[in-house]
Amino acid sequence: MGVSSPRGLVIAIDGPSGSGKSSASKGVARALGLRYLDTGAMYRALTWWFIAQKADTSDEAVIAARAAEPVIEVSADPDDPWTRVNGTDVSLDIRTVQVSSQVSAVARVPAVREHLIARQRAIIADAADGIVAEGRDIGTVVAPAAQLKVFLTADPSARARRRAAEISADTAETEAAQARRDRLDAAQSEKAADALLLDATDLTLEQVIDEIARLARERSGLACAGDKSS
Ligand SMILES: Nc1ncnc2c1ncn2[C@@H]1O[C@H](COP(=O)(O)OP(=O)(O)O)[C@@H](O)[C@H]1O
Ligand SMILES: Nc1ccn([C@H]2C[C@H](O)[C@@H](COP(=O)(O)OP(=O)(O)O)O2)c(=O)n1
Repeated sequence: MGVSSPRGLVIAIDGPSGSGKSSASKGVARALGLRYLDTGAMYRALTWWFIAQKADTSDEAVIAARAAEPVIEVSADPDDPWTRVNGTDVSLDIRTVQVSSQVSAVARVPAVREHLIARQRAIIADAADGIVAEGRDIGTVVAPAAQLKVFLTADPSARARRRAAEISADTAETEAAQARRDRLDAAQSEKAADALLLDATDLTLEQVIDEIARLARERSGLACAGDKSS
């Protein structure tokens, strides 16, 4: 898999579940006039499709053989994010507990990663004015040449509390599911050596967005096309 050379600014935001990647990435993309890529939504969409096909998501051979079958599309507009599988909008369906509990098993299959990472690199290369891409391996694998890499974290209890509030779930159950997913995702969730560690435990979402946008402006020498902040 070759690494494309995007013309615009590429910001990589990685980190564990519930650390605020999606919210922060959309906010930064809006603030700087950049596109947005939610790579987790692509792994979730593929998992949703396998479940709909009644496939056994723990069967690595089946998952590898059929990984490229469905057409998965994601919006790159931070104001209108959606996910489609074979033309059907699955934006809400991919957020269920059923998908969340099986997505790590699908995402760890090498053929799945190879297929989706190629798609992610193409989307990033297409974003002429720049893009904020978020996931687990953006800074290390998908876009190692990104001009700014942030590894966003927060205490497990803060992450679980925020996620539970978002989906109206029990905090203890959410934290247990989160710990399981942290463990299963660990192999592809490493912080890039040149990523900045940002701990959002005691920061508001607005503070996180402001800090990443500030770092991006600093890195790009205020060269962001379409910067909406001034
Ligand atoms: N710094 C923060 N302070 C308070 N709540 C936050 C913060 N960052 C994110 N959130 C909330 O936490 C939840 C999870 O955030 P999300 O962006 O979906 O995380 P991730 O993409 O890393 O899983 C959302 O409801 C979001 O609004
Ligand atoms: N670049 C990525 C993004 C997500 N994944 C996997 C690991 C995660 O458990 C699932 C879902 O990712 P997603 O970012 O939607 O999960 P959270 O919103 O952080 O809970 O996909 C991955 O392996 N690599």
